[in-house]
Parts: sequence; structure tokens; C-alpha cells
Amino acid sequence: MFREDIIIDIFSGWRSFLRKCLFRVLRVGPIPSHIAVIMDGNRRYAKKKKIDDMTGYDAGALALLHLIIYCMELGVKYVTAYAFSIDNFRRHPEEVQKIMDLTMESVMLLTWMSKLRLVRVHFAGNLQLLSADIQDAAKRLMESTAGYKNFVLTICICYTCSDEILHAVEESCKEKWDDGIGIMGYDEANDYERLIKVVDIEKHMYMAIAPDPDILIRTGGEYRLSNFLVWQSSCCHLSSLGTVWPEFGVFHLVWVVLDFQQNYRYVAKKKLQL
Ligand SMILES: CC(C)=CCC/C(C)=C/CC/C(C)=C/COP(=O)(O)OP(=O)(O)O
Repeated sequence: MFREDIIIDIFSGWRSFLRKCLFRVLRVGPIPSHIAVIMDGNRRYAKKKKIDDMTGYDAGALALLHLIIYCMELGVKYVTAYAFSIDNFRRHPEEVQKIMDLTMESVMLLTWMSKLRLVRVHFAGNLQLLSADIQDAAKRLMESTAGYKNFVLTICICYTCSDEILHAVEESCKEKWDDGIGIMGYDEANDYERLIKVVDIEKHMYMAIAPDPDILIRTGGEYRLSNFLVWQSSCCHLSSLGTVWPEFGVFHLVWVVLDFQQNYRYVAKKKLQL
């Protein structure tokens, strides 16, 4: 479903010109560095449009592609999308296969886009749960784009934040063990001391590649985090939109950024007080 001409089309034409004018105005205020999205409502969109659920996911993937390009134009440096949670393996096998197919297609499209040397692509999650061909293609894409600094796209796949924390704790313990240090220690006063620190855990998180999100958008009218970036979102601006994900467009993005700008000073002050 992804074609290269779709990208060329989004970048050109009068719509692109109007969008750039709108973004220029928006840039008068603070621009978020990192936007994360929970793309909810693809099947509801399909029902509404009387199309099959799989075509709803195609429309969702296209909406994500649009968001990536809008964010690049706006000056947002990091975009993170929740494509597939570990819990989603419990869905109908056809649906699971559809999202895996879309992942493979996106890897191919992003490999084509990587010729532009603009986007660093990162897959965050328990990648061992993916099939061998997707794992290989994803790893190759991550390696080949590792040096690009302009824009970082993270696709969270086979991801839950609890799994991410478990993984980071395991890696931190292994590191201490390899260094010959036990997990708990006692100082001279016999006070309990933690040898695994928050910085150790953060270093081993799948999301260590990006700063914490400034905005977390959830579409589909839900107000839950669904195990997405729970560790990273203590200070981020949460935005729940009633619109279903495939209908998310440039005006929704503008609205969310304006809302973020309105609350910016308050959130920045809160961050300093932490
Ligand atoms: C790059 C890449 C792999 C893109 C993936 C495409 C995509 C849109 C994935 C969304 C995955 C998902 C389970 C969304 C929840 O919506 P839902 O359909 O469960 O929503 P609903 O049932 O509440 O309507």
C-alpha cells in the first residue's frame, strides 16, 4: 500500500505551501522536541467507512506517514508511535499478520527514504518476538540510519513499558554482575545503599535513544496509557482526541501543539521543581 509517489505528493503542491505557512506561525511559540502517539481507532474508522478492518489499518499507517512528514516540517525532532503492544498478540491472527505486514512495508519504505539521509529509524520493544525476516530488515535499517541526526522515528513494536523496565533491570543487574559488583551493598555506617540507580535503568531502556516525550497524543477518545511510555511520561503534556487515528490530520496536530504552547510555562516550571 505504501508507494514512493505518496511521499513526493505530501511534500509538494499548494497544500504543502499552506501547511508551511501555518507552521511558520506556530514556530513563534515553543515547539515540542518529542511527540509520541497511541494510534487508536483504526477498526472504528473501518466500521464507520464500511470497509474491512485491514483497510482501516492501511489508512492508519498512511496517517502515521503524514504525521512524520508534518513533524519534520514543523521542526519536531523525535516522533514515537505505538504500533503493536505485546498484548496485541492476543488479537485475531489475521490482524496480527496485517500489522506485521505493514511493519515490513514500512521498513521497505523507510529504507527507500533513508537515501535522503534524513531519518534515523529505531524499533523499540522486544524484537525477538518478531519473525526472523522482520527482525533482520529492522536491524539492517536501524544500523544503516544510525548516523542520521536530523530526525528520529521510533516505532514501538512488541512493546509494553513493563517489559521495557524488566529488560532494563535485567541488563543493569547483568552489567553489575559482570563488573563483579553485587546488586545490594552496605556503606560503612551499615546504611542500605542501592547499587542499581535510576540512571542505570534509563541507560538500558529501549527508549534510551530519545528524550522523554513533550506531548503524548492518544486518539479514539480514550484516556489510558495502555502500558506505553509510562516511565517516560511523568512530565509530558497528555492529549486525548475524540477523532479516530486514520482521520488525524494537520489541523489536529496544530491544535495539540497550540494546547501544548498554552501550558508550556506551567509544565516547564513543574519540571524544574522535580
Ligand atoms: C509502521 C506501522 C507498523 C504502522 C502500523 C499501523 C497502525 C495504525 C497500527 C495501529 C495498531 C493498533 C493495534 C492500534 C489500535 O487501534 P484499533 O484498531 O485497535 O482501534 P479500535 O478497535 O479501538 O477502533
